[in-house]
Amino acid sequence: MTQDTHDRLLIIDFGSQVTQLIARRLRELNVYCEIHPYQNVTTDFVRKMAPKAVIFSGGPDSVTREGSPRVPQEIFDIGVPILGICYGQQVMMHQLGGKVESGHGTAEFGRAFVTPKGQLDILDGWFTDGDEQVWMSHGDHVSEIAPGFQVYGTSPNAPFAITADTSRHFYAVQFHPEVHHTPKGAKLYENFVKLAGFSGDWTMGAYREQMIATIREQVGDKQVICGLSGGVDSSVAAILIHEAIGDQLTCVFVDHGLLRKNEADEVVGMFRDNYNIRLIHADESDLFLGELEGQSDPETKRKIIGKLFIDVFQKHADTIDGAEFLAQGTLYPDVIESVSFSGGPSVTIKSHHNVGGLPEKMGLKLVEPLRELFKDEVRALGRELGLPQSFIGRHPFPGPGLAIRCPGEITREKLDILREADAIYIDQIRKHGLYDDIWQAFVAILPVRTVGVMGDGRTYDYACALRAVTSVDGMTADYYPFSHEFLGETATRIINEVKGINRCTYDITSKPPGTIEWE
Ligand SMILES: Nc1ncnc2c1ncn2[C@@H]1O[C@H](COP(=O)(O)OP(=O)(O)OP(=O)(O)O)[C@@H](O)[C@H]1O
Ligand SMILES: O=c1[nH]c(=O)c2[nH+]cn([C@@H]3O[C@H](COP(=O)(O)O)[C@@H](O)[C@H]3O)c2[nH]1
Ligand SMILES: NC(=O)CC[C@H](N)C(=O)O
Ligand SMILES: [Mg+2]
Repeated sequence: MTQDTHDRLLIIDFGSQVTQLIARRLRELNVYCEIHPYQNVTTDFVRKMAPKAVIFSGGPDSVTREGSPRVPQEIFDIGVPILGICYGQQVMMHQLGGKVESGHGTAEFGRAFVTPKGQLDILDGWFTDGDEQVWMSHGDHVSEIAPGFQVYGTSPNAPFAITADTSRHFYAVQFHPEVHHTPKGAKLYENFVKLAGFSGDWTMGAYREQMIATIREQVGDKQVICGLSGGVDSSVAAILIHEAIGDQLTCVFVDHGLLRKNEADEVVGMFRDNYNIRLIHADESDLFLGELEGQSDPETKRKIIGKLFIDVFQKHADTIDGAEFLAQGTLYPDVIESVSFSGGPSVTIKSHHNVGGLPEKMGLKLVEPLRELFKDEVRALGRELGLPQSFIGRHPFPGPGLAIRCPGEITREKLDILREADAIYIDQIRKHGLYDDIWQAFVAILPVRTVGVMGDGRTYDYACALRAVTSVDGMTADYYPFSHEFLGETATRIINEVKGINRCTYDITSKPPGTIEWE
């Protein structure tokens, strides 16, 4: 999807779990970049794309293994700056005449400290207070640097932690500058793109224009059904697609019986009041709750919901002449947690209903204009599109809804209890002015009854857990530090006002090791 008007950077993906973070760091610098799996990067491809700089990502393979991934040798002759990271460093050294070895006790995982060895342009702003913390994750190591290269930084287990051939503007580092735990990593990217001559011309405005063109090209004169939940992602997707193809769009809001209190009315009302887009309100709660009856395994529940969503979309598509496409507000974290990206090594954590939970065979083709964005970028795009703050500021709500906040078997009784408790919790958060400080907050009803005493009588009711987290992109999260007063007041309200709950706990697990949802 190469576009012509912006400076371009090519990221060659060797399958690292954090390749997308490289793109993120670059987008923060308003640099346009594209990630392409190494298999697709031929000399011809590079010539056509004409990138102004190239980055080689990390990856799980070992350069020492015969048949392991390589870059086309000609890439070193096109005369643009190249940055190699971890596997990317190793492949660069190997292909340019250096040596990489496995083993010998030189593995490093996690925090490491690099000591400088001389001045280097991409390290401008580094080492101001001595050694610099970086994040390492490697078993192999470079044992001999390629001709023309020099060492600019060492760590205890990586004598070649930072290497460069400044005359050709080739840089190769063993650590991962894209992750949070390399605190000066963003600065390294900034220096790199500056010396490569990027003007920082890539903005959400530019993304919007590019996506509109892409959607028009993909859809042609066909019709599109868009799964609209009222969440930030699908709202932004719908508005963007509407801008691209106008009347060829029909939104379908599915009430699967797993929504929060009053949600269906609010979403449909909010959308109809603000936008002139065709919207179908599909009440399918009997279908979903019927199929979920008796199911307690989280992945099974997710897959059932994913399939039913598609069945419902298909049913409505069948009533519209020329409806060939299904649009969804899928984001990059949905993808990375569900499936392995471009042949990479990422493990399936949970099958997000809109990606890993999709049925294998589908009649509709997907339109997913946000598939490579993170949540905060989608919010920025939403602002760019002029969406009201009431859409943009909403906490995320997962497609499977209350199903994954009701661990184990779902019953209508539990869902009703959960809806009431959740409404009180969110009301408390709003009343205390905390809604916008929190990334996401909800109640989970636990599959356990506990004994209580209320009004001198014995109770034997459900326990619930309150969850509230801070996060930037949903990939990592921390629990929100409520005051004890807030927690006490909220627990009292829930237990007093909701029949069926007699115990309330606060979940203080971060992500990782927990996930945000309970299933
Ligand atoms: N109730 C629903 N009706 C129709 N489509 C839905 C529904 N719930 C989810 N979807 C589809 O699945 C996609 C993924 O859901 P997800 O919850 O991640 O995104 P969202 O609801 O758009 O935004 P948010 O993350 O803010 O909740 C949505 O973008 C939408 O296309
Ligand atoms: O649309 C969705 N379909 C899903 O199947 C799904 N599972 C989790 N989530 C949301 O994703 C973010 C990260 O969630 P986890 O830490 O629980 O994986 C959080 O914001 C979750 O609410 C989902 N969203
Ligand atoms: N994170 C990486 O890129 C690892 C590179 C290579 N697989 C190693 O273990 O050294
Ligand atoms: Mg949602």
